[in-house]
Amino acid sequence: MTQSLTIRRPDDWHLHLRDGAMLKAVLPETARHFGRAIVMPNLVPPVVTGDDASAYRARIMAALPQGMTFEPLMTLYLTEDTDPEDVRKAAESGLVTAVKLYPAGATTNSASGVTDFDRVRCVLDTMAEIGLPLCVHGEVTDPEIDIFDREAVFIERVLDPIRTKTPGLRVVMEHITTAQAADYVRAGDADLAATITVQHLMLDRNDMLVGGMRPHYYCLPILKRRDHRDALVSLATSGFDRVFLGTDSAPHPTHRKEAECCAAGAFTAPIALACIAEVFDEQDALDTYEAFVSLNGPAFYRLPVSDETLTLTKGARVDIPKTIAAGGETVTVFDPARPIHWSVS
Ligand SMILES: NC(=O)N[C@@H](CC(=O)O)C(=O)O
Ligand SMILES: [Zn+2]
Ligand SMILES: [Zn+2]
Repeated sequence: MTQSLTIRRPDDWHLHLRDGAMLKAVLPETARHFGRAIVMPNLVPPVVTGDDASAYRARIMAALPQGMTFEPLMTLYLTEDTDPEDVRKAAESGLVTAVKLYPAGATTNSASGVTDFDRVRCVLDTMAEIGLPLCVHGEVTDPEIDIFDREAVFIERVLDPIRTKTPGLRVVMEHITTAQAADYVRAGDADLAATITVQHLMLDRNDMLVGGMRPHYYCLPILKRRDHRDALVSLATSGFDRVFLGTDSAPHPTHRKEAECCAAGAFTAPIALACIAEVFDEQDALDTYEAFVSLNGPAFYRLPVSDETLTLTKGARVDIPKTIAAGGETVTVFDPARPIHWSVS
């Protein structure tokens, strides 16, 4: 029996597009389905100023294939030298939609991130004043803290104090992975939201580590135990309005993943919407799918929902490409580790 689902065109509220040949290769995979995406600024060197964002936006638009429509929502990479007035100008002109906070050393290309949170206080105050959201990679980098605890400890030691010291700051907890984060966002006020990725809704750490180590499942924050995944699935499918899809699709060349020291990130863009439909279908929660992928994000970011629609259909098991080509290299596509029956028509 075929089943179909027509929804407002979705957006991706956390996406890595990279640059150059990689940008050219991965952009169509997102633009084919998603109308807009929050584009992460962790290039090398990072997108720090309004001028950087404007130049990067132009490169993205130049890489967009003819006939595709897509709006990149630009972000600035917060550093201890960020100028609050540059942020204000970039936000007020509509050039940027958010600022991204990486604790220094927390993840891929985060070396220029923040070490001393008091040094960015003026920027955060300005953002609170103008209502510009802060997207947060929420993990502490303290070597004493176990990698599986880094998100929960961040909430307690860093995020909650920041929110208390800067009332009115609008915060998106990016790619949440724990029951603690799910509880924290639920308990928060209208200024707090969270994104969840495809892999954190589908997999737990056993999928990555049992029976051999699977580098394509290595991403940050790292996959957690099954009960955390269950907490995320229940939050995402509940219809709760301050949680939405941020795929965190993060392409790396296959040889950088299948390496002695594997780069963090999973490339999910080509199959993200199908995978999320499968998860919601398994939970008998297709009635809340549109809210998660198309409605809650625009509501939090105070943007209109799309006036286009997209239809997904359920049928026989779909074939998922193993890789896509990027310049002279390949990027391995996320393997959902179960049959997928949904596809975008
Ligand atoms: N999620 C990841 O594991 N990697 C991201 C960075 C990030 O979002 O933390 C990347 O840029 O590759
Ligand atoms: Zn991150
Ligand atoms: Zn990311």
